[in-house]
Amino acid sequence: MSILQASGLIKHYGKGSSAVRALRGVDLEVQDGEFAAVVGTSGSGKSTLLHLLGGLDRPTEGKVLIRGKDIYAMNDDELTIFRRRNIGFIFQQYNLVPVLNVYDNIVLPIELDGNRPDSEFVSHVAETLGLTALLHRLPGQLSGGQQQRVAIARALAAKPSFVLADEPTGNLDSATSQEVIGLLKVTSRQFNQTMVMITHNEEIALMADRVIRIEDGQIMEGRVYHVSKQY
Ligand SMILES: Nc1ncnc2c1ncn2[C@@H]1O[C@H](COP(=O)(O)OP(=O)(O)OP(=O)(O)O)[C@@H](O)[C@H]1O
Repeated sequence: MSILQASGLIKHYGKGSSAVRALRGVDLEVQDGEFAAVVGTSGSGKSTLLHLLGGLDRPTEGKVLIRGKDIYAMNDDELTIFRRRNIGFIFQQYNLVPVLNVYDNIVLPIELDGNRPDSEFVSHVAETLGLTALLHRLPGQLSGGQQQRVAIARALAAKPSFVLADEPTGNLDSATSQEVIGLLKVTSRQFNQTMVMITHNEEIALMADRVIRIEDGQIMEGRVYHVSKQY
C-alpha cells in the first residue's frame, strides 16, 4: 500500500524571469514501511522535495497525499497539527535544547503538543538507539553521533508513520554515518515507519530499499518502488 503519493509537484521560488524552478513536475509514490534515499547534485531540488513531502512548505502546483489525505488542502493550522502527529523530521543540525537532558529533549515535542509521552515506547526507542545510559546527560556532553541518535529518538518518539531525514549524517564521519543509518533502518522496520532520506553519500544511499535520483528538479530514477526488489 502506498503511504505517500505526490503528483505533478512544481515549486518555483520567486516570480517572473528571476524565478527559480526548483521542482518541475515530480510524481512519486512511497510504499508503507519503505526506506528510500533521495540523491542528486547540489541544487537539484532534494530539500525542496523533502519539504513538500512533509508539509513544511506549499507547492506552486501539484498534490501530496499522505494516507490518502490531501495535505495542501488543509489550512496552515491544520497542516501544523497533521505534521506534528504524523511526520518525524531529522535534520543535519541536531537542534537539541542545550539545557535539557537527553530524555527531556526526546519527549519535548510530545509535551509541547500537550500529550504525555509513552514512557515504555520511549525507553524502547532509546534502547534500540543505544541511549539508555545517556538519558541524564546534557547534549554538550555527547559526541556528534550520539547527538544525532538523540535527534532520531526525538523524531521517532511520537510514533510518526512517516519519517523524513535531510542529510542526517552530514556532520558525521563515515563509520558513525553507517552506524546511524543502520540504526535508522532497524527502527524503521521495528516501529513500522516509512522513511525518506536525502543523502549526498552513495554508500549510504545503497543501504536504502530504493534510490530516488533527482536532477534539475525532476526525478530521473526510482519514481515507483518495484515490488520484485527485495526489502
Ligand atoms: N528559499 C529559496 N529561495 C530561492 N531559491 C531557493 C530557495 N530554496 C532553494 N532554492 C533554489 O532551488 C533550487 C533547489 O534547491 P534545493 O535546496 O532543493 O536543492 P538540494 O538538491 O537540496 O541542494 P543541496 O544538496 O545543496 O542542499 C536551487 O537552485 C536553490 O538555489
